[in-house]
Amino acid sequence: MRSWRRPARENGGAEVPDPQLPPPIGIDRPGSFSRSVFHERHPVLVANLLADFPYPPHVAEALEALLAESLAGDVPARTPGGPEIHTWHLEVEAHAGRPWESLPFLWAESYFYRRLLRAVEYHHYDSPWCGVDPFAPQKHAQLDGPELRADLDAYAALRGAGAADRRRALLLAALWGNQADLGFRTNNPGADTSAGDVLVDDSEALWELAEAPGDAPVIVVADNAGREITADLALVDHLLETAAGPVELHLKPHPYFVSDATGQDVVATLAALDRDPHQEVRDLARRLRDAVRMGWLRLRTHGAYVHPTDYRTLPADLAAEFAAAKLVILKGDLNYRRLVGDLQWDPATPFAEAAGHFPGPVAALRTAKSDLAVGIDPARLAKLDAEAPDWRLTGTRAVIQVHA
Ligand SMILES: O=P(O)(O)OC[C@H]1O[C@](O)(CO)[C@@H](O)[C@@H]1O
Repeated sequence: MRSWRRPARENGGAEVPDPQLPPPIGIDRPGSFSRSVFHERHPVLVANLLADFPYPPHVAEALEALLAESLAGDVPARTPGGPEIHTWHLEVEAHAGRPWESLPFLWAESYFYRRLLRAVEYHHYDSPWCGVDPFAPQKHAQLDGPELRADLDAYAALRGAGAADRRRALLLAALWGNQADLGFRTNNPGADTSAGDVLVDDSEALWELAEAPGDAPVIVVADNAGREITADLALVDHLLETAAGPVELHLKPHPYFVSDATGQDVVATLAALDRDPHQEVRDLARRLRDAVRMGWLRLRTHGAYVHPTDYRTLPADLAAEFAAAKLVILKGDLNYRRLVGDLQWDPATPFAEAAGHFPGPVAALRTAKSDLAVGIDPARLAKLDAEAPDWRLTGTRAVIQVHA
């Protein structure tokens, strides 16, 4: 088996095979989940955008053209404008002329969102649509929705819980909060959002690392806005209390993959917490704001979070930050794909083998929502495959995996 790795910065963008790694997950296989993201999910996504905003004809046409191109066309040579243009020049140079369906899933999805932001003029300073988050209506609906209300009722009810139960509840809320991703719901509105099975639970190792003495930060790399970032903020609040050093919450620099959380989403979430009837919830918002003001909680972002690459090709500055952290907690499916590589791994491959390249101690909190799996016990795997063949996709199985 061969994999195509692109240390684009070192070799001018050309792809080189890495014989050590399995091949990437592609979008070419009929009936595969990754292909369905393009052929089933994206048409709904574009229809939702056109319903949510009164985009002028040229924007609507650009969105429709992007959709058509991504289903049956080739990657054009032109680099889509926006931030980090140099990185994208190299990336596009390495893929231009290829049929979309021959692209690796991770690269194709990331490029699709770059093009989508271009189509809606998100980065055009001279457009009235500049800075208008195309996914804001969907994100806000979740912030005002009954499920978040129920989550916050449950949070407030933790007031009487013992320390160990509270800690466990906050970790599981952050884990299963990842189920609520809006991209996942795009063509799956009835998705089950109750908790399911935790297939691997390294939570004791996670706490040992997070609560170790020392001033190094714990970094939480966020995933989605709405219910997930709310649960993540509650976990961050807990870490601020129990971890000896500061906590960093890493966010996306701009909208991405429908519901990924940006700084704007954190501000909107804090405002939603302020409106909650429970004093405990309003206190949570107040503590978080104070922590940001005092520098104990650092909100951070980095261009790498929207690059089409995995964490094997981290920019040196972010790699150094990860290396210096006590623990990096990566939330969600996309961060997991970037961590282990969006590759056709044998699911029994030890997590340490797939994630061992990461520059520091790392914990993944992931509900499975794509074909990728690693670190699954073979006996458990056989049972899962027999009893629920779609277990990798439904968001009802999760892992807490740690490598130190
Ligand atoms: O929000 P998460 O947990 O990162 O999941 C996003 C997942 O949804 C998908 O974008 C599919 O739409 C997957 O490609 C991706 O892994």
